[in-house]
Amino acid sequence: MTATPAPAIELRGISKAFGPVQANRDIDLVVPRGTIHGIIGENGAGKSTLMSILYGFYRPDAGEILVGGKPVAIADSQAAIRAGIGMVFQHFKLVQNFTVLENVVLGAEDGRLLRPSLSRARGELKRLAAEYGLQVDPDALVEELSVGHQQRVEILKALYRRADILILDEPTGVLTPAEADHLFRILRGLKDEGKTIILITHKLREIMEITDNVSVMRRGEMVASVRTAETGPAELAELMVGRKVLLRVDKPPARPGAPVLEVRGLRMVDAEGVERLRGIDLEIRAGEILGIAGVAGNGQTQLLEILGGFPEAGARLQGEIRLGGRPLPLQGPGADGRARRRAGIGHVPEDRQAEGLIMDFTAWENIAFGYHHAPEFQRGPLMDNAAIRADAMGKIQRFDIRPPNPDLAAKSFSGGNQQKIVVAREVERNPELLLIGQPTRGVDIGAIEFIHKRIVALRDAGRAVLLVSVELDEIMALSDRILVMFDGHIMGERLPAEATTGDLGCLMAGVEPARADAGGGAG
Ligand SMILES: Nc1ncnc2c1ncn2[C@@H]1O[C@H](COP(=O)(O)OP(=O)(O)OP(=O)(O)O)[C@@H](O)[C@H]1O
Repeated sequence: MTATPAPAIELRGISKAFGPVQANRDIDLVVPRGTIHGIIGENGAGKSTLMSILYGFYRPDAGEILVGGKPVAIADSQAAIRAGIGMVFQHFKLVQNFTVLENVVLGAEDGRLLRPSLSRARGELKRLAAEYGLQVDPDALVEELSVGHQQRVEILKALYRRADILILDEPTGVLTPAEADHLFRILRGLKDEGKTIILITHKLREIMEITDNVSVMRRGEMVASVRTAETGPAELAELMVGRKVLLRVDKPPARPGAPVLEVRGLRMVDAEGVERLRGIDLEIRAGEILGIAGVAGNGQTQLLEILGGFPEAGARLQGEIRLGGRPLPLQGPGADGRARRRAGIGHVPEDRQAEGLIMDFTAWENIAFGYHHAPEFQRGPLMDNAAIRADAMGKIQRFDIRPPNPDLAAKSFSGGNQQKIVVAREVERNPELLLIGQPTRGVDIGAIEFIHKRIVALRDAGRAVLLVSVELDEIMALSDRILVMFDGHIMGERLPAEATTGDLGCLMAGVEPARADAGGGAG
């Protein structure tokens, strides 16, 4: 009998609690060498905690870690690096005003690498970049790089530290579809070179496309590990959530009514003098979801922020906004977030941590945030905290926010549950117009189904919804009409039934699709 090679990683009986929350319970995991291993699970299932243990951020309360068959103690991230484990973070940990080369070398001077001269480091960086298709200019400043390129720098950093095992936590959340394809080519190349990759993602499409094996976590436990070729999205979704999940949105046809939002000739020049919006015209009717597709950074963020009442400081605006036929001020008094909410605009901002939540405040405070002056939350001249808490508890239950503890600080919730806090707050106010940016970023499949249903229900109750998302699937599934934004203007409009990803992809890249491709009916 030939001995099978030791797995790259083996976890035995790992447990970790945060106070009363058992984030990981008796976890076993085997990751064979030279494979891509997916880890999936609902929000708060314990994926990030498990990876943080592997990378030495947290010490487990119990359990054992074996790397290449040998037990190791991973007390900190230096120890993880010595064991050959590298981590590519969701929020990159690069120094923005350093060059690529400086970032890669920074902090790598542990005993093994002995302060290489920069020229040697440059050579090594070039070799790695060429070998793995990770082209980046070593002398570019990180702040000048696109998100996709910054991610390459993170990967290079890990490879430079001789990582054999790479952990990626939701790496495609911030990437365009083309960047995500490129990343997957890189990951396949790394695997072909014998590297082992652990990929945390909520996207089952990615799991099916690129992994060899997949492990499923639910409520702190490892509930299954299967070969990807022997499973499918429906089965994985069910394993993850513990029930059948609809993987598409069931949506009756829209019955649009009167215009709710009208935007005419909206222009914006930012504080640096760059024109971000170049004359936007759009209209959303009651009972309609208007989806805005586009690669991040083409003006969608600015549009949402202006409509929501907090344009970038120093921005100059022009144009007209009407809500229910009444003009709204663009800037100045009466144009802030609170005034917009009073006018009937709900807003789920794209960046939940920076704009949607106060991370040190409790969940119940965050759920009232922006609406705490509502009459039902007042008792005489005072705020009625008991009423606010009771209201928050209802939202926590209806949105299945976990753990269901309104007194925890927002920062103690997992990313997906933070998102549910913001969505619950805005959707349940039943606004005339809901502005919603990247509603399901970092959110698990069960919660996506739920959030999508709530958005459709809001529409069917006669409300108008402006949806901004970089996820084309989400735009196609939810929108009644689709606008594509490119470079601060509207490149084109499509009905979901006639739109293809190829066609939308062209518009997103600023290219008018060839008329011949339009096919029957479109003439
Ligand atoms: N530093 C912390 N302090 C307190 N509780 C924490 C901390 N980190 C995580 N938790 C809790 O541990 C549980 C597991 O969280 P974890 O971030 O590992 O989940 P996840 O599966 O990565 O979720 P998501 O998909 O939403 O990122 C959650 O209930 C979370 O609230």
